[in-house]
Amino acid sequence: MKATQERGLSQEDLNVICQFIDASPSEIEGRSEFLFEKHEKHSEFSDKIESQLPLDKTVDIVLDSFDNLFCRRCLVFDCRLHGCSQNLVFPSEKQPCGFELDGNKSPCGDQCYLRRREGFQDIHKHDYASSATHNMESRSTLHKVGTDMVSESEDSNREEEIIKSSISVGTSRSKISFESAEKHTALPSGDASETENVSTDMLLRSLGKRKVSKGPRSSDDFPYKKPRTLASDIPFASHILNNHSTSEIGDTRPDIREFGGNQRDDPNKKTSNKDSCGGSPTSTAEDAARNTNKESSANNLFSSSREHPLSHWSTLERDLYLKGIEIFGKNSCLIVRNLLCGLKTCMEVASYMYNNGAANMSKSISGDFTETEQNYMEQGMVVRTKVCRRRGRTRKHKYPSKAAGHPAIRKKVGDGKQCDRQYTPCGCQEMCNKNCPCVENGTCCEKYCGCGDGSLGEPPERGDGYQCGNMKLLLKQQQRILLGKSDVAGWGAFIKNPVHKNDYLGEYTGELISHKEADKRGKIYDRANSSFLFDLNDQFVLDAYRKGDKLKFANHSSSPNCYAKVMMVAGDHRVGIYAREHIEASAELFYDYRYGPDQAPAWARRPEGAKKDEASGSHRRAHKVA
Ligand SMILES: C[S@@+](CC[C@H](N)C(=O)[O-])C[C@H]1O[C@@H](n2cnc3c(N)ncnc32)[C@H](O)[C@@H]1O
Repeated sequence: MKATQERGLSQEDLNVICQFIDASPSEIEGRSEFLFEKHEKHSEFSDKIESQLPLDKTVDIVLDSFDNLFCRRCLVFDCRLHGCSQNLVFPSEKQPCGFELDGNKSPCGDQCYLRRREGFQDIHKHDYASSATHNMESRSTLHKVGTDMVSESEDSNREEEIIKSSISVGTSRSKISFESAEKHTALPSGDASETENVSTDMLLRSLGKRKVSKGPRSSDDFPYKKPRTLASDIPFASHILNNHSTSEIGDTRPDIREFGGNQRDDPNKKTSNKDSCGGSPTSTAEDAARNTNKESSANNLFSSSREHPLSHWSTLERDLYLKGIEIFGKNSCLIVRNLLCGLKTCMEVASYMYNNGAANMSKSISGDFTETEQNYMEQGMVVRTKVCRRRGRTRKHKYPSKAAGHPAIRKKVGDGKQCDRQYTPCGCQEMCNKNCPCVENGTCCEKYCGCGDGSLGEPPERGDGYQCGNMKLLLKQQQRILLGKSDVAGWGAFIKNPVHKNDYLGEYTGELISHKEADKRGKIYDRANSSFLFDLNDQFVLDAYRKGDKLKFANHSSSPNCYAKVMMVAGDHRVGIYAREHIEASAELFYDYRYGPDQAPAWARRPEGAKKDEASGSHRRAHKVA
């Protein structure tokens, strides 16, 4: 049995199709076979990929970091030019609310949805022109129309010139606009159907390549005999048999049903079109009308594509599609190029997006999804959150002080829970001693501690070797730090002069970012195996990747010669690096990054059985190489 028959396409069906398509039954049969075969290959391919994926990983997990690694400037992954310095976008921010038809884009290929839109634009312009003629007296309207038309005629925005240019340019497009405008004026304003017929005829004539039958243009009738061109992107038999008023298969140009047809469906549409161009009192109202117009046009654009049901998309394809939406927004060209290449065409994705995905998504991210898709999204979100938590290592510093601050940003940690952790000077009336709550809490005691006189002057030595680290941090009394090749990993930080135990060496500075942001950046840094994230507290993380001092190059050691301490300094939380012991000049500086147990990379893991605070000073000290 032939494949066509296996799929329920009988000889009778072929004969019926022949009546509408300029092809013989055998040609249609041949083409059907080809399409069925191709479709099967697609399914096999997707199934194959699906079975290759590790069972415990969803596409979402696999692709999780891809959105961060995708360069939005060069539109490639792992861009060497911009690397990590990308603006990171969160999924919720990535999804624009409306279906956007980007006017400046050029089609990504033969099967790009924009090919379909090219025709759509003609109609769109034509609509405006028509309305313009109706409302010749409305200057504001014509100005608006002019804007649209001038974009094509490159003329001024004066209405007379606009109209003239649309006549004199003489391209099929501008001609159509003008001719149809004339027809519109001649017609009684309420005769929408007649107007549509005229407009549609004009359009079809302007396209010039389509045979148009002279039959009635009711949606129940086949309006024309179609050319023989068939394409593969629309389910074949069902499409033809179920949608009698459909356009030719695979023809990317608009057809009557797409544009005119819907207008018939919605008798108010013309009025609203007219309104949008008819001198609404405020630009906001005009914009709104235009947007509505745009949306409904987009609706029209893909209304004939409801023939892409969910079942034609494999789970993998759907996963990839959803991931694509997350990464690229509603850009079918990019989604196909990067994620669905060879699986779906741009047109299919655009159609699916509008009919099944994006239209729903624009109403509500989760609210109006089909149950399956909503489940998927919810599941995806949970998975994503988990992944974020797992990845993006940051150093854990379990210091008592629990807020963050950064001198460059000077962000006060005054919001939320952290409020009560803000600096409140101790109640010491004279000199503070070791029992001062400031010393105990690691908060700044610049006011009364024995280190200073309250005027932020030089903190005097107390004679017992104790120095107020807070004060030094505040006064930026840091040691000379040198940058050199580390004996351990890449670059390292080295001390120029010898220092004593507990000496303040300098500050770890960087961008103050949220944990959410740090999770995203962390994924990228982990890939490069180089992270400058410093986990300050529950709220903030310091990222020294782009901004920071030389101390950011200090490497990790589980038996270090330094330690890091978060201090509250005049209401800001800052990280000081202190000597853990006496350090000789030119020694490389190390401190314990204090990764969480499940977060530590291999090089930061303690050997099993090693004590937590192993012999300080027993580690190999790398010295600066001249
Ligand atoms: C803050 S940077 C330190 C500077 C780094 N060496 C460089 O050249 O940029 C931290 C990164 O250095 C590397 N690193 C730090 N300590 C290390 C160690 N003990 N062993 C191996 N790599 C280390 C890791 O790649 C880590 O992500």
